Amino acid sequence: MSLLEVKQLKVWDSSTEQVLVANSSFQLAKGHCLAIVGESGSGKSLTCKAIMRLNQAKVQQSGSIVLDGVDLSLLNKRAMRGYRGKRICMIMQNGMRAFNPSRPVGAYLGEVLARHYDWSKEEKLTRIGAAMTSVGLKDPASVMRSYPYELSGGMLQRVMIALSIVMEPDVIIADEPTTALDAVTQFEVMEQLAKLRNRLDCAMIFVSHDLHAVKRIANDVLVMKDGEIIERGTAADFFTRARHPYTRQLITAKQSLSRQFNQLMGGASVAQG
Ligand SMILES: Nc1ncnc2c1ncn2[C@@H]1O[C@H](COP(=O)(O)OP(=O)(O)OP(=O)(O)O)[C@@H](O)[C@H]1O
Repeated sequence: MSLLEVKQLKVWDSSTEQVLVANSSFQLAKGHCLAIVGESGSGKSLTCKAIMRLNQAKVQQSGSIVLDGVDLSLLNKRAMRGYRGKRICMIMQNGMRAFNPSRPVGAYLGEVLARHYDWSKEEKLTRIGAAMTSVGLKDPASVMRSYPYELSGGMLQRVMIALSIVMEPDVIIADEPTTALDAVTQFEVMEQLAKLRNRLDCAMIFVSHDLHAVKRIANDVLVMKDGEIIERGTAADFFTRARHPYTRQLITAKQSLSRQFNQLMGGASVAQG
């Protein structure tokens, strides 16, 4: 049975009436990871933000978003805040934008946790500190004292993953969580995301341009183009039996990039990813 069911989601810019996501329907089963891939501007982020109901006011949406039997699109703002962060967490592309720039990281995390739990300050610190250590942040106290601009992109992504560990959501939406990172940090953050899934057994929507990462973590894949879902299926089918020419082009482009990279690195073998 699906945990999250998005039905006939339409997203449009009310100032221009331009339709940005046409008519998306998809499901996410408990414990599964659904990857959303597609070129820039195809509507991946707007889809994720529509689920969280976090799009700007001028960006409107219709359709239903049913999480565990509750249609999130019918909730009032207060009730939605109870779901956001607790039942659905979002790990964003740019850690710097996800945090309040004028507050130390620890103060911001404390406020988020206070919205959902009545833990004492000590309990919050203990839980978030343990989660930070588990994702490889060696000095949680110093991280919590820091302002977002004092931490690297990789550290901020780890802080968001640590917050998800404490929140134990049903669904994690990771919107290009590694795009802004260097290759080594991308790898490390992907490892932490994979561990997070195993640890929480939560469902995940994983938006990425990185098809290696998709192969590593996703069970199912949706391909978006110009605001529409043009292909869907299991990850295995996506890599071996894609039907749409655009999907095949995405996969071929990735293989060709891998080949060029290997040649540049002087490797004789060709990674087909
Ligand atoms: N706030 C907004 N108002 C109007 N149009 C928007 C808004 N945000 C995004 N769009 C437009 O909607 C389309 C889809 O944007 P979206 O951010 O969902 O793309 P994306 O697939 O996530 O791209 P990327 O991979 O670059 O993040 C784009 O044409 C974009 O210009």
